[in-house]
Amino acid sequence: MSQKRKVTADEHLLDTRHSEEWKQKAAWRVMKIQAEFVEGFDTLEAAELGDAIGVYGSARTPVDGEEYKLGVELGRKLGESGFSVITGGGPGAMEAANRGAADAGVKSVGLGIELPFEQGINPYVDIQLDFHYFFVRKVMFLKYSCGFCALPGGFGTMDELFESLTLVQTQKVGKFPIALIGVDYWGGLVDWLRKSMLGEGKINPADVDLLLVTDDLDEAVDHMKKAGM
Ligand SMILES: CC(C)=CCNc1ncnc2c1ncn2[C@@H]1O[C@H](COP(=O)(O)O)[C@@H](O)[C@H]1O
Repeated sequence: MSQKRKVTADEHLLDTRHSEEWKQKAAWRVMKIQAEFVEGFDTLEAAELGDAIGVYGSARTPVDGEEYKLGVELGRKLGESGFSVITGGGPGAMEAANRGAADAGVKSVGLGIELPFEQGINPYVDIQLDFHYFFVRKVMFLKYSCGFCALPGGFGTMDELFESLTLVQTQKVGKFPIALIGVDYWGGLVDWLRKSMLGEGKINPADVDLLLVTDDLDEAVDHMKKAGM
């Protein structure tokens, strides 16, 4: 990629190379973080999303592929069932889910994140927020969603998935359905969870049952309806 790389707010905060600057500006950075929480809560409360589903998935999913179509269909089916849709607002699977939600005429939310390279929010978002800090953004995802669907994705998707699972497992959030869409893609991971994690006693059988793995979007949407039950 030949785009110019900028230093993001997250990097200023987290990377020790910037620690001198952090010491000088610590108080101001905390204010910035606080402002980001306030803006996030304000905007999303005012949006009155009702029941919303967070959709995760790869930023790299090509627009002309089957996975993108699946994402559009998922967003649309969630919308037709009365759910608002929340994504990271980026390209790929996020764009697909926002597009489906927009097609269904429901609220389509994009929680954008500042990245070292320029990237606009996708055009199918009608409620947009732009975060500097990943951790603030993740709070918004969790607070305003009542369930999650993960389309095939990479590290970012895994991070969001396992954060959600940890919060459910530790009962920080209540009944919170999670569906992994794509048996071929996710099957290997779930096999490993059963064989290694569960097999070696690192999780309980009920923890694996938190996940629905399916190719059937209707089944995934029905699973989302179990939120809060
Ligand atoms: C082409 C490219 C890398 C763009 C990155 N642009 C992004 N824009 C918004 N959210 C993102 C982005 N990358 C990762 N994320 C977050 O991490 C997840 C995707 O990461 P990944 O592609 O699976 O690992 C998304 O659900 C999203 O919440």
